[in-house]
Amino acid sequence: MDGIFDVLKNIRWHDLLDIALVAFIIYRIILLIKGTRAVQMLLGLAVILIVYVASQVGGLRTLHWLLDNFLSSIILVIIVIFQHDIRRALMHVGRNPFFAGLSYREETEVIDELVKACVIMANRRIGALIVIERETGLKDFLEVGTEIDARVSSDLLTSIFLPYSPIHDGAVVIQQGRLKQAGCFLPLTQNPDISKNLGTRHRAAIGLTELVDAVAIVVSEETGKISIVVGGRLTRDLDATSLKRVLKRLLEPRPGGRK
Ligand SMILES: Nc1ncnc2c1ncn2[C@@H]1O[C@H](COP(=O)(O)OP(=O)(O)OP(=O)(O)O)[C@@H](O)[C@H]1O
Repeated sequence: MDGIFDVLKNIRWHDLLDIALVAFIIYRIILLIKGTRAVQMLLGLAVILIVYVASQVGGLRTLHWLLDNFLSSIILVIIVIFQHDIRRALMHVGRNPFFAGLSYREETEVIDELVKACVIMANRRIGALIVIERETGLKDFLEVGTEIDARVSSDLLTSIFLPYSPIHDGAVVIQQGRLKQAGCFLPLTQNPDISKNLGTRHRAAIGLTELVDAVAIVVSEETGKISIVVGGRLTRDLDATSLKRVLKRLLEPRPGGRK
């Protein structure tokens, strides 16, 4: 007990700051990887650590030597395993908010037009993939199709995705509230756990959002269902009301905000 009091007595304010910073970093890391495959990998590493300690206690020298060598390069292993998550975290530094420079009315209009377009396309069984950039720039992750730079309107979105439109294949990209590109090809997910029933349109939406914080909306040509994908997670079968609610939450329009 005295030992604890001695330690507490000798704590300086730098130590408290140190502990608070480390706690904050750990908290942010947990938030970042929560619900992703990184959690399973972290559990795998924890099991290896337990076996390592057990091998030392149990005197299993060869196993201990093997794990000792593996764990001595653990920093490299962590960087390789979590490269996507680390990249995502670092890219948050370069902020590029979706609605920068738009008034609240304009923000709401963009969401209304998106929802209207998705409902029209869903009813007509027109397949669509719409990517909305948030803080992380998408330049490095897409194969650019056709530059557009137009106001987001349901008519324009619907006509882009009509099957005979020359740019209906691929994704439309919305940046800072404007429709910037169409016909973009996105990286497909490599996640083996994704349902076999999901085709490449859905896989592209999942693949891109695993790498960046963008929001992807998918309208299925086959089923007419609307899905939203964020952080590699797909929420299916949204109606107009729930799509609008989710988009508002993810894109955060603020009443009485800018302008
Ligand atoms: N890498 C990609 N990036 C962007 N769009 C893609 C990509 N791969 C395929 N697509 C789009 O998906 C369309 C094919 O969709 P597919 O039927 O394979 O997927 P799906 O997920 O089953 O969608 P749906 O339910 O609409 O049929 C292509 O015509 C193309 O427009």
